[in-house]
Amino acid sequence: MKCDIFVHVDFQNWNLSWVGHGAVLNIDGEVELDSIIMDGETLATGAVASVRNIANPVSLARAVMEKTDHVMLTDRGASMFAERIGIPIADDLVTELERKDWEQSSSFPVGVEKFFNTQWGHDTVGAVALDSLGNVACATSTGGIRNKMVGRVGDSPIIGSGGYADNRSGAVSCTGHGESILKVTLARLILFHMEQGKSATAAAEASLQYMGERVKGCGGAIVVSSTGDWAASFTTPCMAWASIKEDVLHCGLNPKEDFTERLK
Ligand SMILES: NC(=O)C[C@H](N)C(=O)O
Repeated sequence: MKCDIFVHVDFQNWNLSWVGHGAVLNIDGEVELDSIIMDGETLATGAVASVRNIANPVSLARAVMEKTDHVMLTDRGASMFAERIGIPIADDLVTELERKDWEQSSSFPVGVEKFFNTQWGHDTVGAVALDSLGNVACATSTGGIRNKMVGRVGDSPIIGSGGYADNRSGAVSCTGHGESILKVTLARLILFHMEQGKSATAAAEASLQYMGERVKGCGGAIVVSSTGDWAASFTTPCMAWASIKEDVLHCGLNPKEDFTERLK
């Protein structure tokens, strides 16, 4: 199957930091992960929020989509479900590196400042895809923002905020300040603009600008339309992203960067 895939990864130390192992810690020094996956053909969706002991929360989100009658499971219920279907329970997702960063960080607002107004943001991985039949899908996974309150759920697992996919328009995965993204339902807002005729880039830029003006939030999004138009846009200082379309790889980190390589 021919497939276009776009990925954003808004962290920088690829081998040091990840969404499960090495995710940012909450105020009590624990990992709590949020994740969503959505199928644009049927609007089937699975999400998990505040899960503590699952190394790959997006696999659990997918199981929620495929094996339950629900859209989202949280915390203890999500862990019980994981155990029941044989998804491995991880003992400890806290890394030494993240523990040190957490010890030196003082509060959630400082975390927000450091994540989204400097080059040190990390912790969210997202993907959107389009196949040759015009089916789109999205997935987003995150540890959130350092020093978040216990039980805080960000945008990532919330349908229409951290991600959305609909074959009638396209798929979006978002990153950035979760509380801002939630207030403007960023993923759905971007698709709304596309439904009104905007290109993927124009829709993402207009929506991110609106989020900046309306709630002073920074973020980024990767977008693919069901016709193959795509975008990677951000108002944070940087966002690592990559796309593959017709055997051409594009990637970038800083604003206006677009490195291109033919793969075959
Ligand atoms: N790095 C991120 O994208 C954080 C995520 N959006 C959250 O607020 O939970």
